[in-house]
Amino acid sequence: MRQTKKAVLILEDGTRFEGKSFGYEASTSGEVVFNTAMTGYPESLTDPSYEGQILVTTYPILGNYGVPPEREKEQVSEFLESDHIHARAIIAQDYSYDHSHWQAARSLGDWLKEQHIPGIYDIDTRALTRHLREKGSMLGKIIVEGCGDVEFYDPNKENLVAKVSTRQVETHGDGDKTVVLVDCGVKHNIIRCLTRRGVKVILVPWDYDFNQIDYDGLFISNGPGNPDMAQATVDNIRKAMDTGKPICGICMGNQLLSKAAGASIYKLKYGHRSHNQPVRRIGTDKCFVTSQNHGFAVDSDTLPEEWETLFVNMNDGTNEGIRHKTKPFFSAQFHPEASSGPKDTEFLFDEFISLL
Ligand SMILES: NC(=O)CC[C@H](N)C(=O)O
Repeated sequence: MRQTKKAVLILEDGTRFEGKSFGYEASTSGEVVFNTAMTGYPESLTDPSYEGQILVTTYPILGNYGVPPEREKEQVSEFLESDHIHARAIIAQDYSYDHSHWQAARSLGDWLKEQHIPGIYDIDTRALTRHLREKGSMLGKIIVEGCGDVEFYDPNKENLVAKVSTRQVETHGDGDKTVVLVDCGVKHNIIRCLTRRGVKVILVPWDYDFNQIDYDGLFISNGPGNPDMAQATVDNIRKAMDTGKPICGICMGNQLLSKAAGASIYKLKYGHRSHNQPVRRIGTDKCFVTSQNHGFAVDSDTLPEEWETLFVNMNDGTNEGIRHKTKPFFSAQFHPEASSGPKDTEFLFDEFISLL
């Protein structure tokens, strides 16, 4: 018999789910969100957009393929999406104590322990997910046996973008064209997707006034929490629009570009977190299967006259991207860089590069 401590998930409405600890033994709290992807826990855990959140994985087995090495290549993580875990904890139905994968460097449990992140299993994640779908995303806390109680914590009240963004300007890759990439919590595959296309990337902090740099195109990254917290980025995007240079954004980037355009954002009931979100490109019959991770959305009805919806979600009709009617500005709410998930929309990077 394996020696595991008991761990209980308590939601803010008082609902309790009892399970067992397999990660770091500590109590923690955050916003409880679910992801229905079948793979991708190393990428999701290191995605800065999960900062402050407790990740529930609905696929019933977790840990079976271990965790890839934390190696870096030219200051960018080779297999992960940042240099550490951002989620506050991970919850699964079952944890596989045996892992097997050619790339695995260690087990998920060992990685969580090293990074001080709790993980719990033996939770009825179907019942938990149904509860979150019916009532909406809510705050929760995980109390591990013998580790004491903690307060509920609402990540959407904090400026998480400021917390995860780089503190200094960094250059990645090389090329004739220069792209300013605003780091609101950038996933490393956005940097890889840009540098692979032969451009020089200048990565800047979320509140950096990049308008003083000589650049060819502007890219706004994904990022955690409430987009209303990143007003400094919105102000800088607004100034950049006056130059008419190409602008592209992903996820938080879509929300911040929309705010700069004058549209408003609202919180979805339980968000989109999966590998199979269907989106249709407006004006075409083309649908794409996309990777997503967001809790907020753009209210398409509030887009000003010069802007239009670029993509729409085929499940719930919500906004999945915008574009300017005459200028080279566009963005996507989903993740064309995937990591993890389908790469069907990676061509959006080519569309952006072709505008430079
Ligand atoms: N992945 C992201 O960039 C997420 C954006 C924002 N934090 C949201 O939840 O909607």
